[in-house]
Amino acid sequence: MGWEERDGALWKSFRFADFSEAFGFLTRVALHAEKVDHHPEFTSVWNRVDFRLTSHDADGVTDRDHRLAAAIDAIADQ
Ligand SMILES: C[C@H](O)[C@H](O)[C@H]1CNC2=NC(N)=NC(=O)C2=N1
Repeated sequence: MGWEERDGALWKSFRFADFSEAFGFLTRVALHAEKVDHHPEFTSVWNRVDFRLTSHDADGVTDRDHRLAAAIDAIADQ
């Protein structure tokens, strides 16, 4: 896992070999997010992707964020 819960959100950074790897990972995360209708906030800088997961409707962390965090970890491990 390695997700940090603070300020009403789950946070984690991922690093990849290069921008192409990072963007491919983000694309797979985006397809998953559309499927489950729960979407991450993220910033990306070259080979790094930083996520912030929160449920806007609940104004905080819910099971949907924990499930999305687990799914993002699984995609990163593929
Ligand atoms: C209408 C739709 O179900 C909502 O807007 C969904 C879409 N994706 C979402 N993503 C996140 N992270 N939080 C939400 O509350 C949320 N709501």
